Amino acid sequence: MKAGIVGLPNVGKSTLFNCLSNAKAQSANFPFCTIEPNVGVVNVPDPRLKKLEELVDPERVIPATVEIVDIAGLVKGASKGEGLGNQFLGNIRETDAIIHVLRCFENDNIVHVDGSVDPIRDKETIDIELQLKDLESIEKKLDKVKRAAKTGNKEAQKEESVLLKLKEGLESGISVRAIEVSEDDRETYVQPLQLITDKPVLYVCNVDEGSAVQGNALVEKVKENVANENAEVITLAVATEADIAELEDYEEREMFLQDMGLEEPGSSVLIRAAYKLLNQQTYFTAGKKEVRAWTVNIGATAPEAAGVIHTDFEKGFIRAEVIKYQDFLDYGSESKVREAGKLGVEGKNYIVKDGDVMHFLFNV
Ligand SMILES: Nc1ncnc2c1ncn2[C@@H]1O[C@H](COP(=O)(O)OP(=O)(O)OP(=O)(O)O)[C@@H](O)[C@H]1O
Repeated sequence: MKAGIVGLPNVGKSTLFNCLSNAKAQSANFPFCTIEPNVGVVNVPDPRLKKLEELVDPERVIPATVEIVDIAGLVKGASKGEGLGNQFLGNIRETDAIIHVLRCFENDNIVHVDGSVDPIRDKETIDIELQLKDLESIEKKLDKVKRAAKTGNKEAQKEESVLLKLKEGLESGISVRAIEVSEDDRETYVQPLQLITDKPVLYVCNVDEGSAVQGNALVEKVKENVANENAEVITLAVATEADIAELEDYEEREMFLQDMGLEEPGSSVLIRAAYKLLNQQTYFTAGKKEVRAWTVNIGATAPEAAGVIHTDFEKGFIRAEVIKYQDFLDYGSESKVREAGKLGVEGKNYIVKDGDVMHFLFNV
């Protein structure tokens, strides 16, 4: 699963990517410095892992991860191939969710491609390019479907009506995710198209250091503007976060954060939000050898969860022993949970819950 960072040139994407990932992207006060898309794998910060570590005292701890892709500056006209438009849009198509960075900081030394700081205009510029690209995909599809619909094919006629609805919405500037389509139609006709504006989105308002906690007037504008999108908005002082991420010393970092009035780095908040955006949840395995967080889709069954570890676990699944995270904490160990009769024995229809501590029994 991966999330792509998008935004206009020079709004702070590479700086954000840098502080999220160990893979260093280039960052400079110059539009188009990110030519190749950069991919980084980021640990998902989870305080529950620390607690489990304290209780189990394992040899190693392995957190869940999310893949982040830094997608270089989209510009006006990208859908028509401006800048490196088409290449960027292709990269976005391969992601599962979008992190949209909006410049909400004033700084005369940092060039804005459109001459002034205006996150609402910037958002629209990007949205329009993405919508135009989707429109292109829909028109291509419509061409084919129309022909079949004309022959009286009922299925094709239904598909045509859904596609026309999407086309109409996009033409009036609405992203696919916000166009009303029934759950069934969405699954049958919309999802296979992998449209860019159908991907879940998270907005990151990039602010100056002083606005990291309270935000500023530009952030308020963004929040107002996206209120009907059901999307999360996060305020982050990206440049400061990058400085903090570079500090080697843990205590120094903590002090820096305290000075800013933050309890934890904003990047941690962002990674968790991205993880949630990807419709993911975590279950744990906790043994002496390792305590580990595993990622599964929300709604996954026990065998599917087992399959994340190894396909054999899924194929030969017999049952799962499940301990609620809170029970593990309250009783302090697997054996105590077992003694207390709190260990659940679950079959293949069990739906995994976030935070379950699981042990799978299987034969191969
Ligand atoms: N919150 C902020 N306050 C002040 N300066 C910032 C902030 N965030 C980023 N910058 C600065 O803005 C400049 C552009 O940032 P960056 O290179 O990350 O942009 P970008 O969106 O990746 O651009 P491109 O798409 O052209 O690669 C850098 O000099 C960076 O340090």
